[in-house]
Amino acid sequence: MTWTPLHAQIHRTIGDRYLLPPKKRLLVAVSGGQDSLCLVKLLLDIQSKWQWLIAIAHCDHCWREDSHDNAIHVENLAKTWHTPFHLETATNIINSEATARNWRYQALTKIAQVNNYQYIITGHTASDRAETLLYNLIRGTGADGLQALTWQRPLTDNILLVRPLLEITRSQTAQFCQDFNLPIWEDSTNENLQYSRNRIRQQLLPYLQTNFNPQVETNIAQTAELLQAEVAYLEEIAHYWRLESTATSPNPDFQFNRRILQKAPLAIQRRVIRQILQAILPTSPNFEHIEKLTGLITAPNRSQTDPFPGGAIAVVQDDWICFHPDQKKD
Ligand SMILES: Nc1ncnc2c1ncn2[C@@H]1O[C@H](COP(=O)(O)OP(=O)(O)OP(=O)(O)O)[C@@H](O)[C@H]1O
Repeated sequence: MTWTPLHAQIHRTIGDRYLLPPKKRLLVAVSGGQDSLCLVKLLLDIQSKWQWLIAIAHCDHCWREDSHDNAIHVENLAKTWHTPFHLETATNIINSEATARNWRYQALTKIAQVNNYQYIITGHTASDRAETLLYNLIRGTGADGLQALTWQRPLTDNILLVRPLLEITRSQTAQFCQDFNLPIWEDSTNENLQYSRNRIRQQLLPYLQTNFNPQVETNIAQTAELLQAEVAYLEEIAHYWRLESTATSPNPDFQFNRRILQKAPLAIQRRVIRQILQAILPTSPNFEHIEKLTGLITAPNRSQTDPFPGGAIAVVQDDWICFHPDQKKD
């Protein structure tokens, strides 16, 4: 086996960041594209050092003419590498990137649950991170959207999604595949410029590289890394304030003390409010929802909001902000 600087880097990253413990069963999500091929080759090459048991999973979305051939291609690679292979094939029609992604994570989780894998590994790179940050920035987001792709994310209580390639760029994975003659399956939908993701990848980032900074991808990915630590810290502080504000509440899910929150900085107030709304609303709270409820922290007694999604309204009752589910404003 040839040991390259990329092998050394991934081995070090996994150790330094405690991403994957030794002796675990790992399920590597392989699309057949350059990133996940690079990922699985690197992990297979270092697996003996970590005593992992590695399997490959592929999800066939059935949304391209060559989807089935793509799945067989990955299956054949798994055979060549003497690695267990798991396939999930979509039965319902998948017609958008978001539906595809949701179904894929469900499919991977199901394979992991049935076959007892606690870790699902994907080939997201620093380039994906830069794209995600730009994509979210353009759509409008707080720091949480800009932290773009974390190293680890729980999918269930005992299954963790891990992304070990977040410091490696797409040009590095392409070079690696070329060096090792890995047969990349080209995804034709990546060429479709109707998707804003693809325009960011193929037009915006190259423009920024040529006209602003050749290192723009890595630099934006590093910004995401810095923000990730800051977001984690702020979320922890906000959690503490949320507990404080509900500590003496007769109904902690629906009633919290605004006098306590008045002492918190605005950034923390907004985060506490978002945490509260996330627990109450049927959909993710947006900017307006958070601002509306944050406004009640300093509003006069008996102020109230318009209904939130699901119909609940919030009312100020002296020191408290109380949620009344399914009620319309008078
Ligand atoms: N069909 C597939 N089967 C198995 N794994 C896949 C498949 N498609 C993508 N993946 C995994 O997901 C990683 C990211 O893929 P890609 O960037 O195409 O998806 P994405 O939709 O942008 O991802 P996400 O929304 O999860 O950030 C790949 O490196 C691979 O590990």
